[in-house]
Amino acid sequence: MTVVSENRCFDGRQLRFRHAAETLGCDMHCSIYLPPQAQAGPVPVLYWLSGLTCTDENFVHKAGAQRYAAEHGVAIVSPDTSPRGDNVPDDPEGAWDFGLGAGFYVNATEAPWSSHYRMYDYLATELPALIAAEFPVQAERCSIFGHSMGGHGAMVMALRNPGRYASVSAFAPIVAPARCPWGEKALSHYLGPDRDTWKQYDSCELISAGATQLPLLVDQGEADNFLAQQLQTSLLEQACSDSGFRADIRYQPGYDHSYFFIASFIGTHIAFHAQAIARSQA
Ligand SMILES: N[C@@H](CCC(=O)N[C@@H](CS)C(=O)NCC(=O)O)C(=O)O
Repeated sequence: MTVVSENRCFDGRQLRFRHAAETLGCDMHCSIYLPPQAQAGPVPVLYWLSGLTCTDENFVHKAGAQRYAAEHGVAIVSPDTSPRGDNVPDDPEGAWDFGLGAGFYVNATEAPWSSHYRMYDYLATELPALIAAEFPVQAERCSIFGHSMGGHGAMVMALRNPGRYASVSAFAPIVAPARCPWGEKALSHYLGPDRDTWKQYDSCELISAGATQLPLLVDQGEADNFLAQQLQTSLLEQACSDSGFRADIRYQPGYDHSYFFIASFIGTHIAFHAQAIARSQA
């Protein structure tokens, strides 16, 4: 692991590092914010998963999360959104909604994607082990959140790994990738045409199949251009009410899909996770 940049921020440290990711077969960048409390001892850790077109840096530069992470004494890890490098295949048309910057947090099974696009395993296993080994974090005290494709990724990680995360939250998540154009494009390429294999990566399907309850918070902007066709938050509301899964799903009038929306509510989400982590230890 090589640290490529370090900036003091709210008395903590914003770091960016590069490492050889075995799971993905390429070098990856990843960012981590360490709050001032990390100087005295290990701190809980939040994982943030970003959306389409993002690298690890969009969140670091635009969400304004460091102030709240410092306040609550939590680290925030923000990984990249896909494998990277000249050897990694991309959308043949160069579209931004598939391939590089659009790994959808799955383990691809179809050629040519399967050799590098293994973001699920990277996030479930390799990255947390690296973070635990290299940084002052309490690896077992963690939560996960994300935006859009990353909101989908965060919910899938939490729903498929009961007991692993104290809580999960999402901004404008893709709640049912098996039923929206972005998801159908990505899953058909990464996983092939058998839609049964898509269900393990669809939050609505996982909740309908009886996923274990954990605290879930969702914020969705009402002026989000992607709401009607891609995000379809109402499908999550339906799956939760049909299954008796408790979720706090909030619509925020006037907010769009951008990081201006995320920055407006990031403090609430970090407080939500800090409280859930504190409660889970009590
Ligand atoms: N207008 C965007 C569409 C994709 C988009 O809205 N991406 C969201 C996540 S789904 C994002 O976070 N973009 C990067 C940013 O706003 O910094 C583009 O073409 O780059």
